[in-house]
Amino acid sequence: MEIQLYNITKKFGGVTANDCISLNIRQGEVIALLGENGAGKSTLMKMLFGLYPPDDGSILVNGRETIIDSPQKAMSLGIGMVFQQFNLVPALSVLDNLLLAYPKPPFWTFRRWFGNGASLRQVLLYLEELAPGLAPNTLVRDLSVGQRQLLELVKVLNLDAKVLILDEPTSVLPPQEAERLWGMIGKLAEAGRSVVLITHKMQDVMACAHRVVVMRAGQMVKTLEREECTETSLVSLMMGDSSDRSPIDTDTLADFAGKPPRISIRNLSARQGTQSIEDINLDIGPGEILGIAGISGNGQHLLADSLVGLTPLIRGEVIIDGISLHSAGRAPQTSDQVAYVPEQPAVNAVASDLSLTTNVALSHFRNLSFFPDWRPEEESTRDIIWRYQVRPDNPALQAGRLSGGNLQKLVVGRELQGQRDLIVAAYPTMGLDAGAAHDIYQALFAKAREGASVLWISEDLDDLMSYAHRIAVLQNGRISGIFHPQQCDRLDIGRAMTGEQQAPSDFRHENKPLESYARTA
Ligand SMILES: Nc1ncnc2c1ncn2[C@@H]1O[C@H](COP(=O)(O)OP(=O)(O)OP(=O)(O)O)[C@@H](O)[C@H]1O
Repeated sequence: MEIQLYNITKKFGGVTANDCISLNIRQGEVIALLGENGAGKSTLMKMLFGLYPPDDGSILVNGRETIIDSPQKAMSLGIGMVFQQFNLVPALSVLDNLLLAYPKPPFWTFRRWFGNGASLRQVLLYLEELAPGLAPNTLVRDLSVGQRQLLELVKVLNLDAKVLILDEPTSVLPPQEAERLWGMIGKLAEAGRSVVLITHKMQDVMACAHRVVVMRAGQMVKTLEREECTETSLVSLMMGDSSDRSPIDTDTLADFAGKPPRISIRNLSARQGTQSIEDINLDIGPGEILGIAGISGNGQHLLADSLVGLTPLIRGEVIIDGISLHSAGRAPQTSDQVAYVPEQPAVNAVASDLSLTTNVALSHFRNLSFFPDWRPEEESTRDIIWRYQVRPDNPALQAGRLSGGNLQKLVVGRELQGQRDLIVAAYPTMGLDAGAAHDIYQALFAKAREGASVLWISEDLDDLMSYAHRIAVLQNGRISGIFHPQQCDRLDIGRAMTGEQQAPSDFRHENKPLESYARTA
């Protein structure tokens, strides 16, 4: 199947999301669609999937001009899309969600009464390949973000799409799962399917793309064969002049030698569905960035939620500056001292129908008066917009109208505002282009220099090794190792992630003086 997008233009109010874009998608080809946040990648693909009509231009399917006015129409043509936001029913099992994805056969066919013809084996075929070991009767609410992402992909693969559009499919996948996905993409292309991969990750490009298309500010700036690409050339094509950012200031790291820990996590245990965390003991110094590594689904989400008071504790306590913030047996509570950037902020951290200003004000809504003065709120929203380069830069815009990356920047900006003692950041740079990720790291370090303790959950081991002071590995709900990045390599951490390495014996109570953690510059 061949697709030609010809002179496609799409505007949202004053924003030109796509400006006269032409692109051929050939059979058996993997195209990586690159561009900074808000460049217009998702909009272009959403038009191909029938979610938006183009304002101008046409789409040709196998040489014939075709109006794709709904996702149903797109799917009937063999075009499938996996979005950044998931479309799953959490209370149903993996298998139920897969079955729900099959379109209902029309009323005049016998298939309506005798099932859609797919055998259980067929329904589970791709699931077994992409997520071996994931039981089909597991409830979706108990899946990690990475597993949910794979499930979304399996739903589309099951529908036998000839052209697959994947929006940031590896942003939440740990390295092993990303590799498995690259392998699958390669196989799909060999079998004649086409894949458009919207991504910010150069590893994705190098691992499986045949051709790279770079967009910037709604325009297509370059198309390259993969062999012609280098990481530097792609970054400068994506970012234009704004690729010149000052290096991340890691030199002036807070010195926590001799100081008591700011955050003490004692014997923390909690449970949610089938997920649990057991006996977590960690101290985080003032100014320290403690990375949490682990394969997704090993308790990261629960750890973050229980630290910020969204989940009751079964055992244990969280102490900030010697004062108990949460403990078992007490109703969980949130605190202004604690900032939280949850995974999937579009679902977990914003009200998408409300304006950017209202969403920023939500972080301190308890302190707002009955008739709030919106001027200072708008002022601080403008400050976040300017600092993190959120686009479009309109505080009155509904948050749901921001691109995924720009929404992420807004949430990080909101959470890092003002005085914070503990910052819990789950995948804060997920879905961000290199420039925006750089700005977020810069902001986290600035907060650490002010004395905040940062617990940073990430699946990007390279980033953790580059920026965290220490890395704790979460495996099966327990800490399986704590590492100083200068004194270990990726393999040590990998072993702890898979449970090959046992926790050191002095591990249960990490009450060592903090100087033993100090980074050796
Ligand atoms: N439904 C919408 N209403 C208003 N503006 C929109 C809408 N969807 C997208 N936009 C705007 O169009 C521009 C392009 O957004 P798009 O989501 O296509 O970017 P993107 O390149 O996919 O970004 P990201 O990498 O952050 O996901 C952005 O400025 C965005 O705010």
